[in-house]
Amino acid sequence: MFSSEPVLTLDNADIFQGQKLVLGDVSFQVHKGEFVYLIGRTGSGKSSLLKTLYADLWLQHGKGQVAGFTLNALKPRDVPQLRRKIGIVFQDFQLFFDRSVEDNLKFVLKATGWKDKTSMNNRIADVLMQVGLGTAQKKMPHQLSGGEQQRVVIARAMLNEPQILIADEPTGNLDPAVSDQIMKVFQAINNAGTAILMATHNYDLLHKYPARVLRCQDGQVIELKG
Ligand SMILES: Nc1ncnc2c1ncn2[C@@H]1O[C@H](COP(=O)(O)OP(=O)(O)OP(=O)(O)O)[C@@H](O)[C@H]1O
Repeated sequence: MFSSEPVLTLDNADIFQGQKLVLGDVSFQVHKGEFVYLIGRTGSGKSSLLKTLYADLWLQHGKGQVAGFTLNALKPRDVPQLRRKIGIVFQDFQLFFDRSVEDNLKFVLKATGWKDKTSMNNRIADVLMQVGLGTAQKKMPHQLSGGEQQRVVIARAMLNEPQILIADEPTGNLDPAVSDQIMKVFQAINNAGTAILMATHNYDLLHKYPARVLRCQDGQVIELKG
């Protein structure tokens, strides 16, 4: 089980897109090592909520804490540090297609302050192993399947050992067998202690890999009782 330490707390938070209130009075916590699904219809506010957590949208009303950062008091200069403490995985892979897997990962390490070559190589080997791609280091993204590319994206999100992984429709473009592989990778990461908050439309996954569920509905976030 997970410890009682929250890695994410929202307290009466209002989530806006521009002037539009998307979700009002949102309060919930995610604890260290927890796995939480975020569900809801198209346009219900899942992506807006996740964007607020990694400061792509500012939290203007209410309080929020993520990985030790206070969202409601965040300065633009804090954003890169915040994003180092959370791993972010999107539906679109966003890998550099003109660079090898290794160079894609090295780019992020260098951008986040890593300098020592051996440490970087070791960390890259570790995260690729973690997602079951131990031999893909020198490959170019186009030589990998969609599922493998998504696993590289997950490996990239794990580089700086985030306390929480935030995933927005990570299996959205993938067929069921490949989605299963991705879920197994998430489960392994989660079992090793990283909290995961995952927005999905894929209700099959909820049945197959049961966990806590939050639903965006009618401008609110509701806890579904299991
Ligand atoms: N960049 C934007 N500017 C203005 N409004 C936006 C923007 N992005 C989303 N919205 C609006 O905010 C609301 C919530 O959208 P959001 O993308 O968060 O929903 P979602 O639940 O993630 O949907 P989906 O499942 O389709 O990804 C919608 O009404 C949408 O039209």
